[in-house]
Amino acid sequence: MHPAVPLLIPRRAGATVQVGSYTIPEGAQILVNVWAVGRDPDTWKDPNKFIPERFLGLDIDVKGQNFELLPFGGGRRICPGLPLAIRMLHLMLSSLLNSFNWELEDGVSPETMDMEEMFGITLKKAQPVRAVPLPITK
Ligand code: HEM
Repeated sequence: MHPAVPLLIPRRAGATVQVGSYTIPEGAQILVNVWAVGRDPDTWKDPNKFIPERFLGLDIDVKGQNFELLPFGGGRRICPGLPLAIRMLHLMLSSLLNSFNWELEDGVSPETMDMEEMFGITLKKAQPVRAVPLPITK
């Protein structure tokens, strides 16, 4: 839903090709809008809702083979950090969750959190998440 690089790295057509009803001339610069692909209601039910369980038991993965979901891009310019990122994300997130209790600042709740994005080469939250780590009391 919130891809880190919403338009991927620009490509250039090596030859003139026909894609559906469009002719892409040789040399044209191509931007692949994976932000829009990940929110396509023809593919994703309630695409704007945060439903991580939607991926359970799904054959679609993030490794560039399924064009419905391309957070790391695909093809010869696919993110070379993918294997590292996939390992580190689980490790870092689970360490943080395991070591602290977490609270959002200023009474913000997950339901009211501002999820607006700031568009750019990389996608950022318009308002940063301010999460407060609290000691775990037994
Ligand atoms: C969750 C973490 C990450 C995400 C979501 C991500 C996403 C992406 C995406 C979408 C691209 C463009 C791919 C394309 O155009 O097809 C990219 C390129 C790239 N990423 Fe990552 N990345 C992540 C982590 C990393 C890490 C950990 C490294 C390095 C250790 C890395 C290094 C690179 C490099 C060098 C490129 C440019 C590749 C090229 O131009 O051929 N990335 N990344």
